Amino acid sequence: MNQDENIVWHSQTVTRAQKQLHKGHKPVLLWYTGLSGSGKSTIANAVESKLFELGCHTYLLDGDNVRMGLNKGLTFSDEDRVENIRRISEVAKLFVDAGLMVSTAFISPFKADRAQARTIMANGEFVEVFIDTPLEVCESRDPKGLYKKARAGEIPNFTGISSAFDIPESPELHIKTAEQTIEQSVEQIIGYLSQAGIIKI
Ligand SMILES: Nc1ncnc2c1ncn2[C@@H]1O[C@H](COP(=O)(O)OS(=O)(=O)O)[C@@H](OP(=O)(O)O)[C@H]1O
Ligand SMILES: Nc1ncnc2c1ncn2[C@@H]1O[C@H](COP(=O)(O)OP(=O)(O)O)[C@@H](O)[C@H]1O
Repeated sequence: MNQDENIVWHSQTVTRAQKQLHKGHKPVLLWYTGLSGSGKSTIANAVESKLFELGCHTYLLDGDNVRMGLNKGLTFSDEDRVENIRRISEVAKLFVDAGLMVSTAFISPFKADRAQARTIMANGEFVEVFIDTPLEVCESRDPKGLYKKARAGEIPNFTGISSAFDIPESPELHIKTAEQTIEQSVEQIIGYLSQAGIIKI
């Protein structure tokens, strides 16, 4: 017997619209994607700080931290990366339902998983932010020394070296960190949110 047949969706008394009114901004999911060392975490933190200053209610789900808790035990096999992203997108959706401006900073290398995350969100609430940094730049930054280890064969399935990264085809935001400063990237993202009517500045 399929157990899902006995599970029924519960409607809630306090509506999404009521929660949104409390916040003074629209809920959104900023989905950062890019190679390790591309700048996802740096830019997501800087944007969150700016949004916080503006009085927005924010939450940031960041790579390594989530893998230490909710997704502890998941590896970097293709199968586990799919499950990693599925759980993250479901958790992000709950925070968005609560009216928050949520940011996720994960490599999220597979196009199909990013597309799936988009489908569970309402129209306009999924903003894909491609942190586009060439592999050689990420490798020269190597903030955690992981590329060095991956090149030495000490880390298997390393994104960009021995595991795939599907280039986003039509992200809402395309951030080229080798050509612009962190501050310029923050301005680009905040500018988009303002123009899209998600925040008022
Ligand atoms: N094999 C391999 N490939 C890529 N990255 C690796 C790997 N092993 C460990 N790390 C570290 O884990 C961080 C990426 O985790 P994510 O959860 O974002 O990856 S994924 O979305 O499931 O692909 C990534 O963090 P960021 O550098 O912040 O991207 C790395 O620090
Ligand atoms: N223009 C830039 N934009 C973003 N990060 C930059 C830039 N120039 C240098 N960096 C550095 O690159 C590194 C990116 O690391 P991180 O944010 O952890 O990347 P990721 O989360 O994608 O792994 C940081 O040390 C950051 O200071």
